[in-house]
Amino acid sequence: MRERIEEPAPTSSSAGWPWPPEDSVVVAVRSVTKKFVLRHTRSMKEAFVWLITGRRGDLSERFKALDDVSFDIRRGETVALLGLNGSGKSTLLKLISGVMRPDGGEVATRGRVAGLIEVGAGFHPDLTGRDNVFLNGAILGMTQQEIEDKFDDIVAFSEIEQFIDTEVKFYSSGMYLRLAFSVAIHTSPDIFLVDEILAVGDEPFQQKCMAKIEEMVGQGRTLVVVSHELDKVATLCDRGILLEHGRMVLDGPVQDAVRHLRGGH
Ligand SMILES: Nc1ncnc2c1ncn2[C@@H]1O[C@H](COP(=O)(O)OP(=O)(O)OP(=O)(O)O)[C@@H](O)[C@H]1O
Repeated sequence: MRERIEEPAPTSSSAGWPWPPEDSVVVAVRSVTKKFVLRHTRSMKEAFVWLITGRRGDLSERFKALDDVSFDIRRGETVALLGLNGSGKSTLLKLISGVMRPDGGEVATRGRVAGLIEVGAGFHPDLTGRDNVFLNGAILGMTQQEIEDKFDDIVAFSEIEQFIDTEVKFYSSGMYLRLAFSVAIHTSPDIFLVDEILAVGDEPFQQKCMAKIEEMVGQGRTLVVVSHELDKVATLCDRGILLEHGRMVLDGPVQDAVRHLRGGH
């Protein structure tokens, strides 16, 4: 969770945008760029020449996983981040969650953010499921008392009671997902982020998660989803943001984004 900015100082990267955003905006992504290093294998000779010529230039090449992406999400919106493999969806979701920072631009959120981004993220492998509920709950902004009050419900939703005192390094990816999803929903997030990882759950659990997500949407919470299951996201979300090679190429009704992605334009 992040109770992030209420009023960040305007920066050059947000110039031209009204800032801070109005109250109904719960996610603001403004001129965001994220670069990663492309790793190449260099020969000893290349490295030697680079060294003796005074380390001029860069041995590694950087590429933009996200390039000047801007949009606002309002309270209660259901948004799908769509795009082909490597288009930058998960990176964008990580920036919104706060586990990663942009190299340029601004990302701001209003309210409690929780969700499932990577299986096992926020869990300590050597601790038991029980200890991880407390650890993860605290990371997501719950008080000790809140976690104690919700502990039984968290475990019951995950259906892994039997293994709650087992170290999570022995969990299967589906078991991780069950516990992580259960903790996340019990934090009552204002903004719920879900990456593809629901896919590791078995079908009954996936259906239970979907029902829970729909219930949260019904309560007016904001949802941002990354998925390749286009039919599923088209049912769940109203709005689609389509990325191509890190650039936003469409922001509109989810059906339009899905059609575009499927090549229908
Ligand atoms: N930590 C990282 N270090 C280096 N490169 C990264 C890192 N994270 C992502 N990338 C690269 O950034 C690009 C975008 O990755 P990202 O995972 O955001 O794409 P995606 O749209 O979610 O893809 P997919 O649909 O395959 O999950 C890819 O080229 C990926 O290799």
